[in-house]
Amino acid sequence: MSKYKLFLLRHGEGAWNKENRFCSWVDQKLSKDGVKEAQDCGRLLKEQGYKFDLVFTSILSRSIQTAWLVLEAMGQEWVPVVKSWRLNERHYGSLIGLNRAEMALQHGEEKVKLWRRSYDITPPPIDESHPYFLEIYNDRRYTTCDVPKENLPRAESLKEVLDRLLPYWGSTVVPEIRKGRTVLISAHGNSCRALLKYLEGISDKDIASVTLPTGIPVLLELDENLKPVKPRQLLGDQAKIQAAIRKVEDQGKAKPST
Ligand SMILES: O=C(O)[C@@H](CO)OP(=O)(O)O
Repeated sequence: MSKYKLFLLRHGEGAWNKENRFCSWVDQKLSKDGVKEAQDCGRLLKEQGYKFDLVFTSILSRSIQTAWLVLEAMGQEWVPVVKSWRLNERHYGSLIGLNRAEMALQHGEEKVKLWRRSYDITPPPIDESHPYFLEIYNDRRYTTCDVPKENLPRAESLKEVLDRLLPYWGSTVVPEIRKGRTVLISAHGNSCRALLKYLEGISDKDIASVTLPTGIPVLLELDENLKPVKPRQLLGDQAKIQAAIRKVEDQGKAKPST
């Protein structure tokens, strides 16, 4: 029997989703379309009568901005928002900033698919010569984490995302859900995939074919042990959702940038 409702949300489109670059820990804001996606998501949730008690976000602006826009569109701006680096997007290491389609031309679509969607393949780590290294590691937000800056990741597989996310899920999110609070997690494509893999018990192989579109709320109905009682529901127009999923998948196809 369904006891709890949990909502996962991949932030609205960011500027680099449009440019097809691996964004990861670079702090891009939402694009104009991304702002609209977040507002539409909030309007849909309001229409369907949902009410949140607590929102969790990463410490990247695009997930925070999405949470604010959703709450504003729902008229629920007062709802507390709690942030943690443990919900950040996967750390894409040295791939950060690179164009996915160009990477597919250079290394092949299969390799890019493995980098993007496999469970336990870690991309090459970022080092100090990388153009975005200082922008990321000199940012004050990373002095506020529950691990010293030197121990923050330099690249992550999806498995490593789950390893850093699970302690936070268990210690901070689960107790709130158990108190009966309706929680929204406004995060990223891969941090949401990692959590879905864990909650739904998706195999290491099958997680490769799970893709989340931007700005579409995913509803999970959980039993008292926080196990899903039915398949996840992606809320909204199903044809548009399928088209949005295909768009994300196609980002990894080989084509020269224009
Ligand atoms: O750029 C990234 O960090 C993610 C999406 O947020 O990319 P991908 O879809 O390739 O995992």
